[in-house]
Amino acid sequence: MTGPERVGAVEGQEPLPFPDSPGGLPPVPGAPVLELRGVTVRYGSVPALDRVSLRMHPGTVTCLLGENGAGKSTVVQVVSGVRRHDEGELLVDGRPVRFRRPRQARSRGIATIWQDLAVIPLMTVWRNFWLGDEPTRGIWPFRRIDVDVARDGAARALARVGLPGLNVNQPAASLAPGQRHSLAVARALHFGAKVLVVDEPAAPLTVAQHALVLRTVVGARDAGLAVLFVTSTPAYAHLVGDRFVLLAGGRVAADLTREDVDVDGLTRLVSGGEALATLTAELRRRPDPLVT
Ligand SMILES: Nc1ncnc2c1ncn2[C@@H]1O[C@H](COP(=O)(O)OP(=O)(O)OP(=O)(O)O)[C@@H](O)[C@H]1O
Repeated sequence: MTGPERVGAVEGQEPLPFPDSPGGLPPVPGAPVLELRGVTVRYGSVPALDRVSLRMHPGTVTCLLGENGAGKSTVVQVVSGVRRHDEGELLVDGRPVRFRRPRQARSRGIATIWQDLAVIPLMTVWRNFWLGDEPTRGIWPFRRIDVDVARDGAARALARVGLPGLNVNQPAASLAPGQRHSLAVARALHFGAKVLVVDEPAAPLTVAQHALVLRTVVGARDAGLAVLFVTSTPAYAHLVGDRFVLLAGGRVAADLTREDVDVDGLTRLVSGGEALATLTAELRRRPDPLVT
């Protein structure tokens, strides 16, 4: 991966504009690039997320940890525009947003690598790269995809994320998982993402597969993106994370920096997360015994 440069321009084409800030307003100086403030999501009367807050800054990795059912996927769905939150605020560059569909999240610079690394299998790699945003030539009604420019642009974007010489005319189904990861990162960078959400597969991964996910996380961080790394494996989170947000029962049970916790401590916290969340909730309810 190269530096913070955006892989935006394709020769012969106007570079795509970077996503505007919400409402066309400039970012609030010093504000997190993405923030959840007291976000609650309910399925029926049961909260999947209960007043969850987290803040993410460029060039940092925030790890979202927790056991099954803790609420990690629901956070991913909210920030990716797949699910709307019921209460609280979601802010991009310090400005409140309310996504109604995934496209809106993407246009605000939030790219998500889903657990299943979804591609359209029978489409070529270059078509999967552009997915509806292909460079075109000619004017309406004769406007059509500029295939050479599109192929070349995809190949160059992929080369910059470590896949030089990849045959972009092959069907995406033939890509190895690592190459699919790189395709997702190349798209995210090309389309001006500021935030990359990496949702680690729930199924057990081999060490090589973990290494691939970690490389994606570190590569995106080094390119200046804020990364939300969703994982249930504290040991891997600790390798790359700057901040560790532990969810349990839909609540933030702990929010720690690398200075606060070593890998053993983090492992203990994740496995005891549910008990910690119950204790936190109890303490919230009780009046402070030291205050008379
Ligand atoms: N569509 C749904 N309908 C009802 N309840 C749901 C739905 N999706 C999730 N939930 C509930 O919301 C809570 C949080 O689920 P979520 O999938 O976000 O957790 P998770 O931490 O991502 O778990 P996993 O690691 O198993 O994916 C769980 O109690 C879950 O049962």
